[in-house]
Amino acid sequence: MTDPVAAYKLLRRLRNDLIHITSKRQRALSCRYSTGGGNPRLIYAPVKEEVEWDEPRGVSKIRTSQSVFLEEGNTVVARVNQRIADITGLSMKSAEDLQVQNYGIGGRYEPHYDAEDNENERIATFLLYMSDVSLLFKGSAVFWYNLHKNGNVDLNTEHARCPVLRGNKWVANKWIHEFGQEFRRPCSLSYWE
Ligand SMILES: O=C(O)CCC(=O)C(=O)O
Ligand SMILES: [Fe+2]
Repeated sequence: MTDPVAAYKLLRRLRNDLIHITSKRQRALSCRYSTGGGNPRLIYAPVKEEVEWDEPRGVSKIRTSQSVFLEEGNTVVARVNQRIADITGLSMKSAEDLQVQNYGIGGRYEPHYDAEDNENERIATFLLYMSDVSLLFKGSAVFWYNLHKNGNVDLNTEHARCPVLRGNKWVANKWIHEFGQEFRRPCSLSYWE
């Protein structure tokens, strides 16, 4: 596992942000083992969770990767989807199929939001790394909510993939949608959350 504070500082520096980590923020950058609130499938093999970023932030959609959507009929794909459901606690019923992406040299994805003004919006993104990519290792994954609980797009979720300079990179992403999450991630009427 990477040191979350070091990773945070590096990411901030890459974005030319001022590095200002308060002790409260530092405590939020924690590392833990999670059983997803006692999910039987995760009790024997808890998931390592690392909070690396406390305020996600990041508009055109230009991507130079080759990609394919994998349908759930395949047992391996079904297992991966089940695992994502277990880890996130979200329903995969309205999610898009698992998408595998391969970026070659120069392959990139310009800054964008995953939420694209859909009626059934992409509430969250689960990104699996199938090769080592800078701070993230093969087998790890990143998860974030694209929407606030009040349904507004979290403008801090803008993100990009920097061009690949060496080797090539494999990832898979699961775009999870709002429908079916009503009781799993209840909405809020607050302007602030
Ligand atoms: O490949 C990446 O790191 C980014 C992919 C991405 O932004 C996406 O699939 O929505
Ligand atoms: Fe994205």
